[in-house]
Amino acid sequence: MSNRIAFLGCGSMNEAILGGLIDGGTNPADIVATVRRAERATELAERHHGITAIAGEEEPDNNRQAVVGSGVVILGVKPVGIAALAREISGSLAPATIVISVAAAVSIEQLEAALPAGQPVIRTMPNTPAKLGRGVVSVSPGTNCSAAQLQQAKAVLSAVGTVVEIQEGQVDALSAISGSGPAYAFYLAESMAAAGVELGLDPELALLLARETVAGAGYMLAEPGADPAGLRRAVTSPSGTTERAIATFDERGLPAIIAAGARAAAVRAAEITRQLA
Ligand SMILES: NC(=O)C1=CN([C@@H]2O[C@H](COP(=O)(O)OP(=O)(O)OC[C@H]3O[C@@H](n4cnc5c(N)ncnc54)[C@H](O)[C@@H]3O)[C@@H](O)[C@H]2O)C=CC1
Ligand SMILES: O=C(O)[C@@H]1CCC=N1
Repeated sequence: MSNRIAFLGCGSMNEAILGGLIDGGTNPADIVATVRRAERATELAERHHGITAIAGEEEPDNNRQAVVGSGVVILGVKPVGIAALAREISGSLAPATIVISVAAAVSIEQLEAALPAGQPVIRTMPNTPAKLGRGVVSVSPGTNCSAAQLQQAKAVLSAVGTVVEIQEGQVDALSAISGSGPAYAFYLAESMAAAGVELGLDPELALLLARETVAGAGYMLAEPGADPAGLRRAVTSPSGTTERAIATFDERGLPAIIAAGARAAAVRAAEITRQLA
């Protein structure tokens, strides 16, 4: 397999994977990224020295160029654009090139229908901490992906975090926890900062406290075998202040609210899949 990796559509998610791969030792010279605008291509090339970034507004065949000679192609545009992008590159793909999609809601069936017959496909659901090598990436192989090709893709993706293999039927549920999940953690930090301001703290100080606390707690969770409930108990003194805060969260139904949000995310994914069919 060629070492070259093409990132087609290099926005938030694909850039996070690209950055994580380079930090993990991938040679930037083996990476090609495509975007729409020239300004964004320049930004990417400056931020990730040694990669090739090609803008569609300058080279309309950028996606086809990027695919030629690439062993792995990662589709990173919005779900609505995935099928058109897959059709656009179909004539330029080598039969053994592994096509990975990071898109929410685009099924393996929809991907395979838009690609040449027999093309190996893997549907993934990553998350943006991939940028720091701390992502979670699910992999679900398509019908033409051999065990060896799945292994190759896992080896590439393991550089950006924990790889889990799941049945495609579970992707929407996984996405509602780990795909969208970083946004929930950031939302928690935003809410904590706002609460600090309400308690009379200076906004800058409140933001620093919220950021460092959520990040610090994240580091503790990243320890091998960490147990969120146990870590929480270690902060919660009997009859103390944290206990009162957690009791208030429970009384107001915070766990049910989080479950409802995750359910809504999964329902939305299924809705988009139906819209794209
Ligand atoms: N942002 C996230 O945290 C996650 C996103 N995803 C998936 O990743 C995909 C991309 O999402 P984001 O990165 O958030 O979006 P984004 O809008 O940041 O990135 C998309 C990029 O693709 C480019 N683009 C669009 N059409 C193109 C084309 N035909 N050729 C070349 N470049 C093109 C855009 O200019 C943009 O830079 C989506 O399908 C989403 O479901 C999956 C997991 C997490
Ligand atoms: O919000 C979205 O649709 C994408 C998928 C998971 C995270 N971001």
